[in-house]
Amino acid sequence: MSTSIIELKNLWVSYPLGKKSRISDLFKKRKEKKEFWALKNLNFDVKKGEVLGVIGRNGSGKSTLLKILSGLILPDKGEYIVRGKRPVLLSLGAGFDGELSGIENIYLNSLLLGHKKEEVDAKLNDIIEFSELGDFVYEPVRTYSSGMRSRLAFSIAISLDPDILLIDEVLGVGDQAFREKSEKAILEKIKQDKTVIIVTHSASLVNKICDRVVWIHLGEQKAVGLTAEVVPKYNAFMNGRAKK
Ligand SMILES: Nc1ncnc2c1ncn2[C@@H]1O[C@H](COP(=O)(O)OP(=O)(O)OP(=O)(O)O)[C@@H](O)[C@H]1O
Repeated sequence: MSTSIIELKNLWVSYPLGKKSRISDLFKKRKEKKEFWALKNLNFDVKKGEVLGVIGRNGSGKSTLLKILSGLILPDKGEYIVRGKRPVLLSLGAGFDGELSGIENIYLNSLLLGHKKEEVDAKLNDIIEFSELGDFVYEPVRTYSSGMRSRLAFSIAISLDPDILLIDEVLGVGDQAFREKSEKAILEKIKQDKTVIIVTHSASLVNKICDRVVWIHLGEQKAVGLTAEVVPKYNAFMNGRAKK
């Protein structure tokens, strides 16, 4: 577990702000800013076979970090190095087309992730079975509940078997049985020496599966290190805030 498979060096990410709209015209006094820095100067690496947890309050930049790692967005400054295949982002079906059926979205997402049609043909039954969607796979995804969408997204990503799996809170949704099954599937990947980067608000999950943790606060890297070192600091910080 010593080779760095991912490296972030002085990485900064911004979103454009201040888009004009009729509503914003009503609030002209609002100070206009050009950009918002969602991630500021991140520096850490991820080793092959490691499970890295990403923690932080709402809006701290965790999902933005996963978008960078998956190549969905590019950094404004700094470097992001991946050694090997690009990581696959397992988000809540953000890439789904609501008008297409579950099956069509399986193909769409898999092909977008760089997999060949024959590969998807071979995995199709596994994906459908894991998702437990039954005949709903023939229905348009816009008719799915958020839990059903996330089950489909999880099933696609886990079945395509990427070297680096990026997981965004997917275990926080879905019912208890599906959560347990997903957790088991992730543990299985971990056993196979896959690299996993997981964003979660669940301290128990972090303690259970993560080797190391990066704590992001207001876009900055507040701490990175062993789970046993970072999680208590984060908990103390959060408890301190709750008492204020
Ligand atoms: N497309 C966007 N345009 C402008 N600002 C954005 C955009 N996406 C995210 N942000 C802002 O960037 C910051 C970080 O958002 P991000 O979704 O990465 O946080 P997060 O830590 O994943 O939050 P949560 O725990 O609530 O999911 C937030 O302040 C958010 O408002």
